[in-house]
Amino acid sequence: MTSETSTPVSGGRTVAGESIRLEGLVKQYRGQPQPAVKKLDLQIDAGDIVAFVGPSGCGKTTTLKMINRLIEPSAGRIYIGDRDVTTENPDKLRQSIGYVIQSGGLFPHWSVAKNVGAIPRVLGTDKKKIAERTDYLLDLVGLDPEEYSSRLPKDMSGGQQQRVGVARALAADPPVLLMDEPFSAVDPITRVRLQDSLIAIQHELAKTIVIVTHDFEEATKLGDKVLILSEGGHVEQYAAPEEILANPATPFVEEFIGSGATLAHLTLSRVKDVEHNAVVTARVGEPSGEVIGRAKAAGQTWVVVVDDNGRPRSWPSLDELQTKPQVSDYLDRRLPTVAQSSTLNDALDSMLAASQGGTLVTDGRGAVIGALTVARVMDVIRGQLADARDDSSDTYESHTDGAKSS
Ligand SMILES: Nc1ncnc2c1ncn2[C@@H]1O[C@H](COP(=O)(O)OP(=O)(O)OP(=O)(O)O)[C@@H](O)[C@H]1O
Repeated sequence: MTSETSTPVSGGRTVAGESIRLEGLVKQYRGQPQPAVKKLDLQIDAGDIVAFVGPSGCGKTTTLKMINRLIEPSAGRIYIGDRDVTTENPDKLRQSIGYVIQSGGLFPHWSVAKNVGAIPRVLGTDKKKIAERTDYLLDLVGLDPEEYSSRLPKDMSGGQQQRVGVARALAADPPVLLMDEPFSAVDPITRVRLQDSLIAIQHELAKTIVIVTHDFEEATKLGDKVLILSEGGHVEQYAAPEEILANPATPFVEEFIGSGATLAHLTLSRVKDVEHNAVVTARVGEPSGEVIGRAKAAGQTWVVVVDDNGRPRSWPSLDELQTKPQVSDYLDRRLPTVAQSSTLNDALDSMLAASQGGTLVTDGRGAVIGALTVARVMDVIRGQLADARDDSSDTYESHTDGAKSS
């Protein structure tokens, strides 16, 4: 079970996910005057992340829960791949669809490993395979299996519990993952890390992921496509984030994304698009003199101490290193880090939260690959604002041209 089931698709990418098709989907709750979802048609391509956004009560969660039939549709059909699952046994259906909810939804008296292995156990998978799969998934979501397998959820942070929730949802290797406001109950910095983990996981597994969020910025960051709904599950726009920002389809969308649409473009700029500074790394126990020599040769005034997996633990200055004969084992819990998939906004947030003028950049598994300074980010933002101003004056000119010719 450690290998992923996968179907090659066009474009050279191997996708393990399956498409989702909703046809004429309706939900009329009993006793309600209007249907919560009036008649929804939607095609979600295999391997995409699609984010549902819209004002409270527009039918996001109802729609999501109809996909795994936690809520039964009043009318319409649901297809996963070519399978019509509208009348399939709902328990069987839910075993093939991962589901993550806001607060993790872990069984509190079960260890992490027991929580992650819950569905494979029901499916009769053998113990050794479950253990291997659990280790693989914990590592994938950024938790060291040795440290966390036997922990109880109450002895973990909200963000860590949510990582276990994602590992559990992936345990039976489902082609589809549904997530209902999965990151809304954690602090902003943890949320950014969880979002980046999800992007890295998706990069590795290529599932089809549907995520409900009330945060448009989160939707644009995570979604290959964003579905903007208004009351009654009405589709206002379903498109790539760039397209929504550039061409809001309706006045509703324009109002929903707000007047900060130009600034919202900044949330589309990723750390990976900006050149990083190189860093010098050191291991715990290395002679400080050697590390200092290496750093000086590279023109650095500080180094990053990393663990065996290259994940950063601290970033002492050369002066600090000088005080001990060997590099000491200290874990700086406030170390600012961002992933390559993080937005420039995320990068600024992480620097501000740590009161630092820079942040470390990590790869999909959390290993440090460079550093980004506030000056570099500000340069990029300044450039983008200047471009945006040029664009808006172009638009203004074309409007006035149009007025002259009419
Ligand atoms: N079990 C229910 N019985 C009756 N009405 C319901 C039920 N669940 C939801 N509704 C109603 O259906 C509509 C859509 O609700 P839904 O929870 O899908 O919206 P949402 O967009 O996810 O909202 P939020 O962002 O607030 O979570 C709302 O008017 C809600 O009051």
